[in-house]
Amino acid sequence: MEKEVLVKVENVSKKFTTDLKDSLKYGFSDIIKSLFGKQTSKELRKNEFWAVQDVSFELKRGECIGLIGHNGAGKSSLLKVLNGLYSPDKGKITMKGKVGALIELGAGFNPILTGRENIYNNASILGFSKQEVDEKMQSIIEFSEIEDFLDMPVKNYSSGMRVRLGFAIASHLDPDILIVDEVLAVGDLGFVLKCFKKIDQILPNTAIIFVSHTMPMVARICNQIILMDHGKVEYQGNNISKGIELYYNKFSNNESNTVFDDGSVEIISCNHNLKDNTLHRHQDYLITLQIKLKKELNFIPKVYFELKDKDLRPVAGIICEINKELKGNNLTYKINVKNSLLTLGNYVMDLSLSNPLTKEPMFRQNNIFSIVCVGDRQQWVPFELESELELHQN
Ligand SMILES: Nc1ncnc2c1ncn2[C@@H]1O[C@H](COP(=O)(O)OP(=O)(O)OP(=O)(O)O)[C@@H](O)[C@H]1O
Repeated sequence: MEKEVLVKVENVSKKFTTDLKDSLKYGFSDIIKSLFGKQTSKELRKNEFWAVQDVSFELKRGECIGLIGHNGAGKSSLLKVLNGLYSPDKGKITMKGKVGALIELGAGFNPILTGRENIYNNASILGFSKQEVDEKMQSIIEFSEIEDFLDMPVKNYSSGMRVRLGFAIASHLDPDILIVDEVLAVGDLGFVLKCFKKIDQILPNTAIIFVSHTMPMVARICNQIILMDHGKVEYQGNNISKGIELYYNKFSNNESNTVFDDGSVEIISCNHNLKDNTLHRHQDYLITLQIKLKKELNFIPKVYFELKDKDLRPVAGIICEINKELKGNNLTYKINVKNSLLTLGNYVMDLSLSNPLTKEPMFRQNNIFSIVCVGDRQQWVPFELESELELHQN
């Protein structure tokens, strides 16, 4: 059976003003116009800009859309328009069912009321009776793990406690639509993992709109993605890894920088033989490093290359240690890297040199070159494990 569409966003735009005086002036004139039944200005006036521009998508029950983009891209503004905190300047939003939202830290809470009173408050806004809330109260309290503070005013809560309570309320009131902003990042790891488990549980019956800067989280739960930049949609689709890749590419920084140098070596060159910096699965490649010794040494420096993924997490290392007598000041290392089995994506290589006898560092340069791993398949497995397969057929 075709699942029902719960969220329909059609060409939605929202503008803001950079200047407070203009903002007040435009706000006042818009109110007057609407009082007289006149259309408010749909075009940009002086000092106005589109924070969200022409965004459209549909979300069915059981689907999760991820909104990603750099700071100021317009994600939170779009969420606030969806949640009704702002009215759109253009476009139309149709939402079906109860909306649970965790948008801004503390938004949706009355700070002078206690946590318990806020639970009743929020639930009644969503149309729950006192009896229904009483039935859910215990599971909300247990999930939030803040029972001891429940009768304290929310204004005295830490940011983590607010998120705990906010998520517990939003997710336990059987929302048809759940809107979650980056606020989850404030919770500790244990709580974040618990939230994801809860999201997994409610997702089959809910449409989720999720904003995050943490791409593994987006990859884990979203089946649609929108990459925003300056209010505009740069990518939209079901290919989550493509959206994430485009997001990472925006931040790829090709500048290499020396982070340590004891003055004993000079890097003349460090190159690889990959065409267009592109590595194919199983491909071998050659790294050539030329150095000049600036001081008298009695050893051949040990070279270490470290490959890091787009989150700058080390994924592999190449150790090059040669136990030979040092002759001359110009050294060329030729390193043949064999059968590279990396997942698709962008990588950077860091280089470090050290004294193999004392292990003391001599030189370190981050991002000496970058490579991109490509392939036909959507996603390569990081390692293929050896296995035996038996197939029985009748
Ligand atoms: N109330 C407001 N008045 C004026 N400008 C605003 C207002 N709210 C947001 N903006 C501006 O709108 C743009 C989009 O902001 P928004 O908070 O939606 O970005 P974001 O993608 O959520 O960023 P972040 O990742 O930092 O949360 C920014 O330039 C921001 O300064």
